[in-house]
Amino acid sequence: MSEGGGTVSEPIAIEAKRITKTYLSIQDEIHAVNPITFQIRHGEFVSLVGSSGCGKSTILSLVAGLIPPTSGTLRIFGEKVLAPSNRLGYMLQQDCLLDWRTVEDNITLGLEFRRQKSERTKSRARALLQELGLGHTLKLLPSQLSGGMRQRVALVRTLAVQPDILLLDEPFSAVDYQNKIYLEELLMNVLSKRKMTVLLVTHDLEEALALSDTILVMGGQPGTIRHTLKVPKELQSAAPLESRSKSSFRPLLNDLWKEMER
Ligand SMILES: Nc1ncnc2c1ncn2[C@@H]1O[C@H](COP(=O)(O)OP(=O)(O)OP(=O)(O)O)[C@@H](O)[C@H]1O
Repeated sequence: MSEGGGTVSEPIAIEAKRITKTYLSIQDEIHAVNPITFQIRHGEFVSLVGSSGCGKSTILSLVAGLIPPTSGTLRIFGEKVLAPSNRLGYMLQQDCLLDWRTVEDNITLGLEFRRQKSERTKSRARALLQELGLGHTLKLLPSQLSGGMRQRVALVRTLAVQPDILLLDEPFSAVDYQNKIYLEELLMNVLSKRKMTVLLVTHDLEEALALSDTILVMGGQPGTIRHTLKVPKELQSAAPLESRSKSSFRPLLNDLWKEMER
């Protein structure tokens, strides 16, 4: 995976070598992921798609260092993943905003956790909020925001720590179509200005095709990577909405559906 946003001259941001994951409980063993190997170069946007339960979120948790692999190795910029890395930002489907804190205090939460909260980092977070069209919400509480606005605040909070790698688990699936496209456009706009490696889990094949350089189609239980799709340059370089209207978009979407059904 190197011809997309992350060119071959870029360092390898995420490297998984034959990783597996088995969850153990008192009664049971659940084999979530069979040996999986992939490399993602810095600056590349990769999506993981596949049927429910094939291990997509497990892969994200492994890369995030939240759980250890059962076997195999995972590296972030060459360093073995042993714990959550400061170089990562993680965003989920739920916005996870703290309802008793203002928007300003929510977007600086990650900085606080990392002991990076200073006037400089706070003003950077505020500028990002402004860039995403929410400058006026600084002193509001999350309960005073719409669902789409809350998700934008969550995106700012994730980006405020200036991660090199962005892990996104269905980040836009809880909002309506119009807000989804808007959030996608905002994300791609930020990425065009700040180089980040993105690993996105999504059920939405259109979203994967409109945003990614590469799509990994997973399947099976335990899950494996069944197919790798390199998204053509003409789609990669187009904005998310524009990409959806290109003539090559629908046939590729159909191909992806077929791969999912195999
Ligand atoms: N903490 C856990 N303990 C035990 N089993 C788990 C745990 N997390 C996930 N699993 C199991 O691992 C398998 C893969 O789950 P995972 O959530 O990674 O799949 P997914 O592809 O992200 O699913 P979905 O698309 O439905 O969100 C499933 O069988 C699930 O039940």
